[in-house]
Amino acid sequence: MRDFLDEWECAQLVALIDRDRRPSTLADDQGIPDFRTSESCDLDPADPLVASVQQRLCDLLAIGRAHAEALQGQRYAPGQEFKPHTDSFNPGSADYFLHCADSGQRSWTAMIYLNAPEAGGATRFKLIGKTVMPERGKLLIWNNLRPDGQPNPATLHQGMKVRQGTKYILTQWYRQHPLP
Ligand SMILES: O=C(O)CCC(=O)C(=O)O
Ligand SMILES: [Fe+2]
Repeated sequence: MRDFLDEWECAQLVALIDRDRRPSTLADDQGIPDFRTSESCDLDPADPLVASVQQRLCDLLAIGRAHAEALQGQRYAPGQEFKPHTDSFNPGSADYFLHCADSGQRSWTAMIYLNAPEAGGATRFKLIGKTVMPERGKLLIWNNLRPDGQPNPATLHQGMKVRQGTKYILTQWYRQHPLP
């Protein structure tokens, strides 16, 4: 969906990310080096713009606010990337129960591009042959789960290396059940 956020909103959110960014972490580390080399931050849910974006996404997806994790900002400099992964937690991983015991799996992902880098930085779903180009304000949503609640391996995706310029995105992950 194009123009989910306007130019002013994108600029404000980029400034918030630049203020708070730190090296990105992984919720479900599989031990692959340089897996997510970007910087990120959790945005303050008390910030009026952050709260408004989260509410508009919940309204669009018809998902309750309690299912939404913190809205995350992410910044990629040239050469930075997020290697192929699924946003759902791997049922075989060491931390699976830690992450999923209370609120279940990650269900939907809503991702918003806050700008378009000069080169690179597309989001690629390699198993279904789809590549999405960053465009300022564009929203991309997908369901990480099959109808039976199991992870859908076809959602495997990556944030490809930025080649020139800087890429800024927001990521909103939802859970099957309300968060505490
Ligand atoms: O940067 C991208 O295009 C993808 C980001 C991503 O996969 C995520 O935040 O889960
Ligand atoms: Fe992802």
